[in-house]
Amino acid sequence: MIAIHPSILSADFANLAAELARIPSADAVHVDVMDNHFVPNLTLGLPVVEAIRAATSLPLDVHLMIDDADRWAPAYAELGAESVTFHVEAAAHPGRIARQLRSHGARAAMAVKPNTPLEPHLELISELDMLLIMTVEPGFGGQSFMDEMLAKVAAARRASDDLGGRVAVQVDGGINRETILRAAEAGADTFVAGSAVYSAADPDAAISGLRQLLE
Ligand SMILES: O=C(CO)[C@@H](O)[C@H](O)COP(=O)(O)O
Repeated sequence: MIAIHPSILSADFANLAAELARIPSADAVHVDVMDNHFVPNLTLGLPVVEAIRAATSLPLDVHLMIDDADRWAPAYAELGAESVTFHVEAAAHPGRIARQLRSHGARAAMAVKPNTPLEPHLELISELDMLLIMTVEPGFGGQSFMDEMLAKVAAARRASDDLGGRVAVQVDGGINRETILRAAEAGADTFVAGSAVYSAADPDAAISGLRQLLE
C-alpha cells in the first residue's frame, strides 16, 4: 500500500485549518515538531498539535524532531495522533517508547538521520509499525533528496519483508515527482512531501499526481 503524507511544514502556519482542508485525499497529515535543540529550527508542540487534531479528521503522522523523546512522545499518542515517530538519536529507551505509543493506540515509528547507520537499530524493528529513513538532514523543508539514502531504504525494506512486510518504510525530505520513483523502487511505501504539495496551486491535485506516478 502506497501512502502520501503531506508535510504542513510547507503550509501557511497562519491559516492551518484552511491549509488542512486543501489536502482531503492525503493518507495522513505529516506534522513536524521541532525544538531548536535536536534540529536547528523551532515549529510547534503539544498545544498546536492538539488544535490540528481538532481541525481535521485526517490521521496525524507526528514526526518528533526533539530531544528527550522518552518524555514527550507518549503525550502525542494520548492526544490522538495515529502515528508518532521518534528519532533513535534522541531516545534513551526506544523499545519502551514504542511499547508506550502502541499502548495508547498509536502506530510506533522510529526515524534515523542521514548519518545514523540503520543496521545497529534493526533489532528494534519488531516493536515498530514504521521506519522513517530521513532523505535530508532534518530541520527544514525544500532541501534536495539525498540519493545516497536509497541503500538505507532498501535495507529497511528487506528488514520489513523479513517480518512479512508489516513495517511501513517512510521517506521524508526532497520528495518530488522524480525522487518519489527512486524511493519507491528502493522499497519505500510511505512518502512525506512538503514543498511538492504545498507549493502547488492545488495541493490535492499534487497528491493525486504523486500517487498516479506510483500506480
Ligand atoms: O522533516 C522534514 C524536514 O526536516 C520534512 O517533513 C519536510 O517538511 C519535508 O519537506 P520537503 O523536503 O518535502 O519540502
